[in-house]
Amino acid sequence: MPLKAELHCHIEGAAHPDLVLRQARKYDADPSPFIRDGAFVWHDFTSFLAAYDFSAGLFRSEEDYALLADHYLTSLARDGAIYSEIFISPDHAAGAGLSAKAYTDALGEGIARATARTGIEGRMIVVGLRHAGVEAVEKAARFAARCGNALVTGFGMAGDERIGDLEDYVRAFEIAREAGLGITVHAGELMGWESVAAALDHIRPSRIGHGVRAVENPDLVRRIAGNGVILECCPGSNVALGVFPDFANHPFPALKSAGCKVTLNSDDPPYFHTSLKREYEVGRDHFGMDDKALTALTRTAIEAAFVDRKTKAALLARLGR
Ligand SMILES: Nc1ncnc2[nH]cnc12
Ligand SMILES: [Zn+2]
Repeated sequence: MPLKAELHCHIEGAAHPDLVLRQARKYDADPSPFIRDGAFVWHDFTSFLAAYDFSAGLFRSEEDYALLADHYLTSLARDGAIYSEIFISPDHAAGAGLSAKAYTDALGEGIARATARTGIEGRMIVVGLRHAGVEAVEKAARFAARCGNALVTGFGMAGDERIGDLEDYVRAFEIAREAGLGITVHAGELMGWESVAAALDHIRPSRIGHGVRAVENPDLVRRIAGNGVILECCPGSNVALGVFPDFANHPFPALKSAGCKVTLNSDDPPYFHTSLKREYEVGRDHFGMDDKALTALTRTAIEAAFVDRKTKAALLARLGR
């Protein structure tokens, strides 16, 4: 089994339905509109976000969040992952009545527990929600810049890509960049290649969340291959959300053979009936990758990780040559 690393997973989106049902009992909430027969219920991006927000709202205490991060990283480690970056969303914490600082430190505590038990390394990327507006995203960036948690090493933006102009969010990313945080932004998932080009032009990230619809423009694909920007690809998510009809039509192999640096990620695993392990299986079964090629993907992910040089070297050493 190849060793794995993950750069793109939303921690609230990683909560398994069983855990969410447990939280619903704890807080006396009715989960039936959003979870049926042990699975999340949604039919498009908007209803996916509704189910996601409902579930996120059931994590309210510091212990809830510590448990969530510990559960997820422990499950990753069991599947052969040695490194995990999780997206964390202070806006969701605020909705549940917890301060950004308490939320972040609790997730960090969960990561530390998983690390102590399994050896997996974990870091956090604070995200602002695009559909929450420019002010909210800048507030998230200011928090990321000064939160003082050593496991927060990046800043990004998630949420509904169909809303707002990327140019308006530049200041948020500058705040984060100035604080020394790694930069990633969701683009080219719900919207086409123009969105990826706008991200490169205005945000200048080292990584793009998804980015896969760059494939619609060969010049842009050449640009991405040339500048070495990493694509955080999430094929299972894309197929579940109907961005591409099936794996046979997913552009991962085309982007990879065009020289783009690609990685495999689970995004919101139980919503999309996936896991990091399953994404690597998709790489093997649908994209023709053997163990050596999959380990090379892991190497790309670790090289692109928002982690200090020493930890990165130690992780790369575990992959061998
Ligand atoms: N796939 C996705 N795209 C954008 N924002 C998200 N937040 C959680 N999952 C997301
Ligand atoms: Zn995502």
